[in-house]
Amino acid sequence: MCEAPAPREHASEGDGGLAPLQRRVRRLAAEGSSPSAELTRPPACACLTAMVIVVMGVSGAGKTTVGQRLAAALGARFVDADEFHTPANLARMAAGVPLDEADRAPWLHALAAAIDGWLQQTGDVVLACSALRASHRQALRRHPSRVVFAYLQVPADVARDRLLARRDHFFKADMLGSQLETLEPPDDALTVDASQPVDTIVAELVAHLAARRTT
Ligand SMILES: Nc1ncnc2c1ncn2[C@@H]1O[C@H](COP(=O)(O)OP(=O)(O)OP(=O)(O)O)[C@@H](O)[C@H]1O
Ligand SMILES: O=C(O)[C@H](O)[C@@H](O)[C@H](O)[C@H](O)CO
Repeated sequence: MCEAPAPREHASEGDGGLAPLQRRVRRLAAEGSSPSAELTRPPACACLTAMVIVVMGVSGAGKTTVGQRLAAALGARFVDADEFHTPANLARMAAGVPLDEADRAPWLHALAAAIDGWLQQTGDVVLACSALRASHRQALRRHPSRVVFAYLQVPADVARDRLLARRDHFFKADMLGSQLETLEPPDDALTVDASQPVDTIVAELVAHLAARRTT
């Protein structure tokens, strides 16, 4: 049986959501561990059917919100890819500097290693991860059919309004432009209109995934 995910630390008032993530990443580094090592557990059994569902899209698309709800609906574990960023990357984004491809390389590497581990387990994982470029998705597609991308397609103005209204998160609305410039929309992902209510999005994704499993 798979272990339940470690609860995500909650942001305290006014810290922009960055401090808990930074603390967690630093603690793991001091212990000689890494987020990927912590989140990757040994194989539970030989029946390797676990799926990794990557909920992707620009900031404000709703990856975390939808991902958590989708994981609950599927009885899967939820993981936020932000936990795999280096402290330097988190600090950069918190200072309003978008990541470049060199910044993303170690992050994608750690995520790919974690996905390899999850694919050796029995339980499904829902990963909230921007995965903006085709090359990012290629790095994460560690199995041709058991890694599935669910693209939350959202109009820029909807994402911007959500980010402006969001409190206590290190990633601010003024970086949405760079996300939109970086985005290479996938043509092979389950795609949903992310401007819909969360319940509707989750129901659509559950139906898509169920149909996929039976075909
Ligand atoms: N379908 C939705 N309808 C209305 N509000 C939503 C919806 N999805 C997300 N939100 C709200 O929009 C804000 C951004 O959502 P969320 O943090 O899940 O986005 P994200 O894609 O994970 O962003 P980031 O990449 O910056 O972490 C949150 O305040 C959330 O409550
Ligand atoms: O590829 C990237 O630029 C990053 O992953 C960002 O997307 C942030 O981490 C995320 O949006 C904040 O949660």
